[in-house]
Amino acid sequence: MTPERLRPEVVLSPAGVRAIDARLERAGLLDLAMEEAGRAAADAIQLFFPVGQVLLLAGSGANGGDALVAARHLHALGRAVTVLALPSQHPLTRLNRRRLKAVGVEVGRLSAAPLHRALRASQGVVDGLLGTGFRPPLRPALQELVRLVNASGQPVIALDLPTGLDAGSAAVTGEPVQASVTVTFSGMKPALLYGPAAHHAGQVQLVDLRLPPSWALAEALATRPAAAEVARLLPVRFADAHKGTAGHVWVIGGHPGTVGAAALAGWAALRSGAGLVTVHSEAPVPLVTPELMIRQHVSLLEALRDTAPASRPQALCVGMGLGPQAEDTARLVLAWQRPTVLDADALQPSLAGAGHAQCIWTPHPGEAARLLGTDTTDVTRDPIQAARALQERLGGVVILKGGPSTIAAPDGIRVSRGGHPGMASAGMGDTLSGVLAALLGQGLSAGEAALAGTALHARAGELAGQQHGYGLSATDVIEQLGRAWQSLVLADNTAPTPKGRHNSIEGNVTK
Ligand SMILES: NC(=O)C1=CN([C@@H]2O[C@H](COP(=O)(O)OP(=O)(O)OC[C@H]3O[C@@H](n4cnc5c(N)ncnc54)[C@H](O)[C@@H]3O)[C@@H](O)[C@H]2O)[C@H](O)CC1
Repeated sequence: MTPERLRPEVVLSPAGVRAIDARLERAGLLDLAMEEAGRAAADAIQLFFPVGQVLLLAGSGANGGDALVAARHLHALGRAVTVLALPSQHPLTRLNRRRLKAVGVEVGRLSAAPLHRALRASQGVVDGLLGTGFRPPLRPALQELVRLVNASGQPVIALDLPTGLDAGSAAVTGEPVQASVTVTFSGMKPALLYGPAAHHAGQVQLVDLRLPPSWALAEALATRPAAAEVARLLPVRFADAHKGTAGHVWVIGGHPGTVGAAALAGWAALRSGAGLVTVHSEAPVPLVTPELMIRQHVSLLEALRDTAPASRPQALCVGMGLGPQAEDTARLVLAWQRPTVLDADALQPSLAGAGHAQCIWTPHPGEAARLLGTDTTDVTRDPIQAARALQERLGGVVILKGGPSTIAAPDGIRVSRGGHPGMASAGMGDTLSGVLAALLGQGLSAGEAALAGTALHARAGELAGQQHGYGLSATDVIEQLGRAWQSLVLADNTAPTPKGRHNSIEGNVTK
């Protein structure tokens, strides 16, 4: 295991990076941090641009300093480098400019004409113009340089983040650098995780500078758990497990025209290990798999009101295609204080405050905007803040769905990993609800189920995506849930398997 895997990956705002830099400065370590960042950047450049002339562009701040350090390491490795820089303002950037000169590398003045010439003579560009110190909008002189870089068609490696992206925001103003690779330092930045900003970053490589882990954690907006961390949350069964111990899930959804939503949730719950699944609806829900139990009611609300506490299930999911009675239904089952997933039509602003510790709300950005009384662009500009606001308003745990999903729980925010762009299709949310309810029914807390469920769903999407590409459907994802579970478990090579238990939902074998 690499040392990085022992600590959670953090997501940092520009203010968080400034706070870390201030601590590094006080400890006399900022110079070493820049050296480490620049050296890691040089290693990445060697990997991605193994041959040819490299053009390094250095801005006036510490981001420019990283580029100058990288140039020195590349020169030491025998690479041909051209370095163009703006006047250095940061003391360490000035220092590294002197160090570069001292080893015989000339630094040219960066402006449009020399950039134009240098772009024609090089095979790859390193963008060290602006990092977390950027305040939008880009000043016109710098915007012109960025346009020249983009128009050159040269592959670009951005240091920390592409110039012109505001590290803390998913929104884009002006024309940022279009990178093919971004090497980012200390932690991920929201702009590298969420679109449309993230579309400019290309492949992102995180370099954990060797800081005390508590420094980065103290400033983290969110953490991003590794697949192995999530795998440890998946339920593990004893060999004598039976359907009664694997949880009974109720799916409450379906309305004429949208009955498939409830069926998908039920099927996904079965494929995620639920022992029994019953779909309750007033509409005729299709029996997509014979193991599903379907209960059609004349009045759903009356049937639920008449359910004695002893007959209530281990977990519920409510709202998928449920239609106009979703709000009353959700209110009724929330009062049961059972583990509950609320999705789609059950995501009503009037339910604010009705949540409890065992419930999970699963809005997409449009639903999140409605719940918050704002518009979708506000949500997508800052999904971490939106998820936090939703959790405070609704209670329980919130999964703000997207690529990536953002999970807000009372103990903090997590950003999920993985998934596939083909998952942007109908029924994926219903599928996730079923997965989550199954995990709740198998005894996971709301926070655990949210983390493990989003990971399982995302991994199943990746596997289905390998087969179906953008044409993948929710049923393809459901069919991959078993393999996804196995692949998550395999990712966790540190987990002990207790005697008499097995960490697979396939079979029932004593190890
Ligand atoms: N702990 C770490 O992660 C470390 C990161 N490092 C690198 O440091 C930069 C942040 O450096 P900073 O000096 O704070 O800011 P920048 O270099 O990004 O930019 C400052 C520079 O930019 C000018 N500027 C700001 N806004 C605009 C604008 N709209 N148009 C034009 N110019 C603008 C401003 O005037 C300043 O001159 C981080 O990204 C990492 O790359 C450290 O090297 C090590 C520790």
